[in-house]
Amino acid sequence: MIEVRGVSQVFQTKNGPFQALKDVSIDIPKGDFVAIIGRSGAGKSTFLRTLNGLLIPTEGSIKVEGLEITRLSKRELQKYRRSVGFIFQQFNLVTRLSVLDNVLHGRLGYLPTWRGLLGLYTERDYQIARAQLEQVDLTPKESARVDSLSGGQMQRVAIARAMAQEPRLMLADEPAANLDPVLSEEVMRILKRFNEQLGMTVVINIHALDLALEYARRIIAFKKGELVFDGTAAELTDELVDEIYERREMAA
Ligand SMILES: Nc1ncnc2c1ncn2[C@@H]1O[C@H](COP(=O)(O)OP(=O)(O)OP(=O)(O)O)[C@@H](O)[C@H]1O
Repeated sequence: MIEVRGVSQVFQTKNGPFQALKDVSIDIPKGDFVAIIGRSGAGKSTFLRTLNGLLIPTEGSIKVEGLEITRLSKRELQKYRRSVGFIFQQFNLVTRLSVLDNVLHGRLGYLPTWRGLLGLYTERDYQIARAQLEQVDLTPKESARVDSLSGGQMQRVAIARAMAQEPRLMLADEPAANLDPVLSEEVMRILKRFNEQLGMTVVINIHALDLALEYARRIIAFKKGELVFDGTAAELTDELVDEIYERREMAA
């Protein structure tokens, strides 16, 4: 489904060019559940941003279901991004609006701008939004303002909003980082359920190694912008983890 070939990303900084991704190549088949691990600054978020077209890499190509997303016009890119769900660490909800309104925002990419601005959603949009709220057990909270919810509930609203996009790909950048361990597990369980029941491809950045090992089918690791591991949880030995997180070097 996703073919990444020779992707590099160089940022221009005040200290000169900085290479955040170095010649990354990987295939992610449809229905995979990939967790990206690595130290802070290793390039995980940069990689995710290239997958959803927020960032066009300085080199290399990315194809998603045959569509070369690194060469799209602005309009085509907008259409592509509509088909990719993105879950953020800080939830990125409009907190003064209701739960349902936020989930409906997942449908905005399908509406002409003027209808979106006026909130003129179709009956089908409402049906989809409500079905997704049910999936994350938030039907009773439909009319509640988001700022009255707990963090775990907010992240579930964000997941429902992303699912309302009917995405072909779900990306998540540290979706559990602001949640306690119990709620973190809940978010991972929901993503796993979508992955297993709907065959949804999930790619997620995650600092909590235990959650990555427990929930993902495949782990990939970045170190200083390079892809240094690609395998299953069972293949990720303690030695490899030490190397990825540079633990020995830090202790020395
Ligand atoms: N727009 C930018 N301009 C300059 N440098 C950037 C930019 N975006 C990211 N970087 C740098 O690229 C490197 C990789 O950043 P990235 O956010 O991908 O790391 P990460 O592995 O996701 O880290 P974390 O786990 O802390 O989120 C970092 O050194 C960061 O400072």
